[in-house]
Amino acid sequence: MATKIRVERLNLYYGQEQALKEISIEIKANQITALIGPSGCGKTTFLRTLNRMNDLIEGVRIEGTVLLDGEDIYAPQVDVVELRKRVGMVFQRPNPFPMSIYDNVAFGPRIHGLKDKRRLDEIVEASLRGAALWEEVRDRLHRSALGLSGGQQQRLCIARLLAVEPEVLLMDEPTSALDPVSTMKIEELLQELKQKYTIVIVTHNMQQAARVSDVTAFFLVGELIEYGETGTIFTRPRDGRTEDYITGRFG
Ligand SMILES: Nc1ncnc2c1ncn2[C@@H]1O[C@H](COP(=O)(O)OP(=O)(O)OP(=O)(O)O)[C@@H](O)[C@H]1O
Repeated sequence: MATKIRVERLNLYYGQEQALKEISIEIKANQITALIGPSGCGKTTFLRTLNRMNDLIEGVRIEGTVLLDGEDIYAPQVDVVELRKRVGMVFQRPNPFPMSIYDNVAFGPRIHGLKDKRRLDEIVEASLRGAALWEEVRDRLHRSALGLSGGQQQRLCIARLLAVEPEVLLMDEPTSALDPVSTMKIEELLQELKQKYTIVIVTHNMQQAARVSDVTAFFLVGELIEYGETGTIFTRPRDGRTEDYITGRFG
């Protein structure tokens, strides 16, 4: 598998507090990488360094490199809007815009200047199909997205991302607000999406990490303790702290 993202000796500080310490990791294309670890260990912070979402927070300082297809995303000439199109994000709580299902998905392409109705129709359908939502909403595309269930709303948010043709999908606990059936649908969807995209997912749920991911990375107080093939991390971790965490001794 090709390396999609290479992180080298990444440090991140919120003011005086160091939240990430010397993180180095390679994230492979067309794989699902799960980030696990106890609350406050830096999973979300790390995820957000991959598309420069932390730039929006005052007082954040970042050292080290993050290479996307070999190019430094923190280089001065990088267009952050373009970067966030290539590396999109899904949040813990589904956050559809208060507009129709169709307009939610067409939003990104329209922002990027697309006006052609037929082309927009095609993109909306393909994106909703890609997010396994088309069959459920094809008859109510022009109704409010806020009328969908939580699980449908989360798949709509995924469709909204797919519409701008990203390469990497960052997901911050995307199922934590969902019921078990909706969670299962998203997990199945992830297996399809990884054929085309590189996926990095933060999850509190270790069964979920074990079920869906190819690679698991274990974080503890700002450090990446170890990462590797998910089966190995869950059965033969190298570090005692990983073992303590996955066997439920803390966290
Ligand atoms: N905007 C912020 N300003 C200051 N400190 C922050 C900020 N966001 C996070 N932190 C701190 O950085 C550390 C890592 O937080 P982060 O949210 O990345 O952890 P996490 O592993 O994702 O936690 P959780 O699983 O609870 O979401 C914590 O000590 C947190 O208090």
